[in-house]
Amino acid sequence: MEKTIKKTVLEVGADGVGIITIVNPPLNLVSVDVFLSLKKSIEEAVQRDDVKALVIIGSQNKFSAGADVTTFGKSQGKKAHTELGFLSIEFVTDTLEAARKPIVAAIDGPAFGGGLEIALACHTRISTSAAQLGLTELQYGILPGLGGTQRLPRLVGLPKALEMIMMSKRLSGKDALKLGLVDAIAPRDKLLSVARHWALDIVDYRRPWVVSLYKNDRLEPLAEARIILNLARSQARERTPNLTHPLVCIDVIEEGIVAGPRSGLWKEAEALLQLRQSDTCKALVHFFFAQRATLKIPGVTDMVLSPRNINKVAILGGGLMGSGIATAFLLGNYHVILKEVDHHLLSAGLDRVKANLQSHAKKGKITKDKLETVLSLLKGVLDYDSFKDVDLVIEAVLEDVSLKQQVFADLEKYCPQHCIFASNTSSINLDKIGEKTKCQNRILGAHFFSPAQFMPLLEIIRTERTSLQVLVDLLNVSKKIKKTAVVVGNCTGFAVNRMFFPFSQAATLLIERGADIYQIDQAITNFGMPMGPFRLADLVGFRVAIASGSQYIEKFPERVYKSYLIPLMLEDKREGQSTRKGFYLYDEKRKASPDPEIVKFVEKARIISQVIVNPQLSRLSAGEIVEMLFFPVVNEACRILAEGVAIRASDLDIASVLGRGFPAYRGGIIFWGNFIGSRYICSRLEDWSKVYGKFFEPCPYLVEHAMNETPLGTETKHASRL
Ligand SMILES: C[C@H](O)CC(=O)SCCNC(=O)CCNC(=O)[C@H](O)C(C)(C)COP(=O)(O)OP(=O)(O)OC[C@H]1O[C@@H](n2cnc3c(N)ncnc32)[C@H](O)[C@@H]1OP(=O)(O)O
Repeated sequence: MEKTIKKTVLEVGADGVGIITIVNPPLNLVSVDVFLSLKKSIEEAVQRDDVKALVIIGSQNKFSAGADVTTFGKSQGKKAHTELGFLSIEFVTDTLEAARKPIVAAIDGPAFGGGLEIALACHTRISTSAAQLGLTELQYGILPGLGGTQRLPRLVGLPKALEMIMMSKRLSGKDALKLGLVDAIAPRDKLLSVARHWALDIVDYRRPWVVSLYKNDRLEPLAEARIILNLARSQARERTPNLTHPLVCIDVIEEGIVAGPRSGLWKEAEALLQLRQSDTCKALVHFFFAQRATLKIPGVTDMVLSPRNINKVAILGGGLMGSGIATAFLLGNYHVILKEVDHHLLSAGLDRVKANLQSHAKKGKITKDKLETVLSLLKGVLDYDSFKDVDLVIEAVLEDVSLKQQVFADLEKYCPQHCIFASNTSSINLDKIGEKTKCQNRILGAHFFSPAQFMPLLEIIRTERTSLQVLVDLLNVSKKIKKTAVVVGNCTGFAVNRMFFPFSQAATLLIERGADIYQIDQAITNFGMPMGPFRLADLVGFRVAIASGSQYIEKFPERVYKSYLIPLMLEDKREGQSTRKGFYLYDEKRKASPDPEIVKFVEKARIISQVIVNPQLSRLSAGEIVEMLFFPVVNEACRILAEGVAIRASDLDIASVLGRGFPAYRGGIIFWGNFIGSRYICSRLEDWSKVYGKFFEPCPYLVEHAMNETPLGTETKHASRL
């Protein structure tokens, strides 16, 4: 017997309006079954004499979150309903949009991707003000594939449509109304009745019957459109030079404008078919689910623990990190105390926070009123007197173990019993930091990334003694300050910095043996990193680089590559960008240019290290540079997995992308490692370790996976509380 899968429900009211409800909870994703059912419902309604008009709505106040992205990258089979153009042309255009009865979309909750594209083909859109609308497809390496590339520009004009599509921008119903993407706003409890009346008004010619695909009044003339499209092309090339799907999408939009929307629809359908099989699409879909997975921490988020209220937060240290963290908390509407050790440092710290917030206001990210409100939540102090009702302290003082130990011992004296103590250390073991306290169950790491007000990652480090309640509390805080939290175990460098310390070490090892600094940085930026290892060292500053490097030298002496290059440069008063001299020279606008004098430091370092220069290294290809810098990172990530420091491999993917700028379209460090193949990575590391020593030696975890040819990170471990 044939299985009937009913995903839409048609109900006809006494007023002659047929209500089609999409029922595929929780998000009413539009699977092929949903489309087939929707098609059937529309065809039935069009045939019925008692139906004058239609309204499409989603069950449970959610219109539709679009297509099921898990199906991308998989074979589509040869079923008739997945044939090219079936969904977009035969269904959305020739059945829905061309229906002989008007159809109104009633939108609440999400209307993304294919969900919004159904709504775009309806003859009117009514939404709630809180509804969320967006063509988010580019975020998954594809393009809007159900006519979105053709209809959106015709509804809102080309510049706005390009902005929405290129940035996968999500709009509220209120903002969508301003653009003309929706026609009216209704409160949730009146949404259906407003949509019903609107549909009947169309029947009675009191409202226009708009077919978006052929709407021309918002579309720019061809010559102007071409200029706008070319500008979008150059912006896409600049923003994401390694990605082709944004350019394909622009071509498809152009096709519709030049050759007509139907031709655009065919080109769109062909492009979707290609793109959904691409490696970029697979990587970006992985990234989407990996980010969602960070919210689920076995043994923590599945326990019945509710987060406690955190109202007042204290930040110790008003330097670059401390002021950035304070800014992030203020933007999350927390009361913030910023503590410094003297008046001069305090006023500098407070000024930094104010400047950060003002820059947010200038960019339109917060209103002037919000700026005032947020500033009123900030207080600067020089002592611990006002710490008696603080709920959370984040320490961001210098990376000095004894200083941090003293600070934590003081905190224990002045703060209430429930107060959480978090350290923003980037590499010091938390057990050491808390050694002089009796409240180790309240201590954990809250590692922010600079600039903390922008960087989306928060690495939360739990120790063996951190209580579950404290962890749950900080996870909740991270949501409120809009950070993606990755929970890891306690060890030197934790997950992010530990994974990446071999990256800069490999770079120095190579230049000491003959490779070129600027060639390495270029190869790494071409790969998709925001900057190369030497430009990054300049930005971070050499003092910080040496302080954190010493932690690895102490903890992993057998495999650390010890270079004298940075200490030599420091001796010559080069500290990186802050002194306008590092591996690069910096002008007053912080523009970097290569420094010919750098050779002299490299030669000195070579002499001290007694290394043999290999002329072949000066001719390394970009691909070889990428391998020699990133395979050691994959290797260290494998050690982190083997030790159970990370809960799952995909957390390291998220950490590498959101904390270090590893390109999301490569899926993250482990995903990329699996794409390259553990066998190949392992064999290259083995080869290099024979020439350059233990630094490159593959770890047992990597060797085992290479031998068994199993993907890295397939086994699940609970984050250890080492
Ligand atoms: C052909 C077309 O042109 C192509 C497309 O339509 S591309 C798809 C476009 N759609 C999107 O971008 C929407 C993506 N989803 C979201 O942003 C968010 O899920 C949301 C804002 C809609 C809802 O958020 P929230 O209420 O917090 O629910 P959330 O926990 O994220 O989702 C519930 C479950 O659905 C899954 N899910 C969400 N959207 C999904 C999608 N488009 N495909 C597959 N699974 C999806 C989530 O992973 C989660 O799974 P889990 O319960 O196993 O963890």
